[in-house]
Amino acid sequence: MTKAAVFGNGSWGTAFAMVMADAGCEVSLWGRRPALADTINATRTNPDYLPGVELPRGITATADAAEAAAGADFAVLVVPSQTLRENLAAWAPALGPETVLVSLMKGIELGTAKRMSEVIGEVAGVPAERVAVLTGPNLAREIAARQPAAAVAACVDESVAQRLQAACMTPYFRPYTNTDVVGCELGGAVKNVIGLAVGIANGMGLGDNSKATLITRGLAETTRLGLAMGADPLTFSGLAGLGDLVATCSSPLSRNNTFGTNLGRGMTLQEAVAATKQTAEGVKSCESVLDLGRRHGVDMPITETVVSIVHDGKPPTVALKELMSRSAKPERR
Ligand SMILES: NC(=O)C1=CN([C@@H]2O[C@H](COP(=O)(O)OP(=O)(O)OC[C@H]3O[C@@H](n4cnc5c(N)ncnc54)[C@H](O)[C@@H]3O)[C@@H](O)[C@H]2O)C=CC1
Ligand SMILES: O=C(CO)COP(=O)(O)O
Repeated sequence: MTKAAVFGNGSWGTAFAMVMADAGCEVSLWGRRPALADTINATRTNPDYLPGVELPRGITATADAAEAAAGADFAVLVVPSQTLRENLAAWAPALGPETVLVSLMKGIELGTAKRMSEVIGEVAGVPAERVAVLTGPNLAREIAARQPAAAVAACVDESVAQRLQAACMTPYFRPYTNTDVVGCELGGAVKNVIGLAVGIANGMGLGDNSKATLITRGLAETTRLGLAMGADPLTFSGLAGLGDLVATCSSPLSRNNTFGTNLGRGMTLQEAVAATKQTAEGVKSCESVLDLGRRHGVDMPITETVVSIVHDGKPPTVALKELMSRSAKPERR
């Protein structure tokens, strides 16, 4: 039987543990608080992150990383992106030499502008063939309700992507394989920033033309960055690109979208942070995505606008006027 260790028992870690258990895996779900692990085992629910959802029998919760990692075929990493480096340094010694490390995170590291798979390779000292990414339009609450959705299992080694695909395929969860890890990770990280932008527009009372413009031009700047970094541009019209962007930008379940809406309605950054219970990756990653764009000489005007609103306190109305008064350009260049 395939064994998975899921490191992170928040919304997506718990929902994905359900998917793997439903796919027939034996799943160990790690979280840093022993009391929550005990509650999950005793009640078969995770009241802090997925209240009211019954967890399958195949999941066992623990706060002991070595216990979770023992014999794992897959170590699924799903904590906030900015905490990965420190956490993984503690978990790595417990992982076996054959364990495939799978990133479910959608952020870029602040300071280094590294993708999560790069941080994993560096900290755990594993080659790219042992690092995979699982991404796509997968809002945790909908997956936990077993609503049908597709995803992408990506690895530079296609046979590893296929093993991951088999380990999480269920009647309601349909992963496709891809070998474009760079494109898949960029799609997931940049869509959070565009989700913030669309949320801000929503909070300002703007309509669907404005939101469709942000989504489409957001995808254009994601693709520009991807091309500069050697990604396959077709990845961005797939589930890891357009698919995830549409889910995040249209759903009130999206934390990034909701965070943006709160800012657009006039909340300060501090007020919006206080109103957000779970991880909205784009809030931190908008700065590292902009950093990544600059390192590759790529113009990312929407990302720049989001950073100016979120971190420089620029009023959304002023930022919008500036965005709309940029010089005229061809649609493709
Ligand atoms: N929630 C969703 O629908 C989806 C989330 N993701 C990505 O999954 C990642 C995790 O997000 P969620 O599970 O939604 O977040 P969450 O906020 O629901 O849960 C985060 C988990 O990490 C733990 N955590 C926080 N700081 C920590 C630290 N310093 N050390 C160890 N553990 C820590 C929390 O206790 C919690 O268990 C993010 O990168 C997000 O972009 C990806 C797809 C869907
Ligand atoms: O990545 C997600 C859906 O695929 C979840 O989006 P949020 O992190 O904005 O909730």
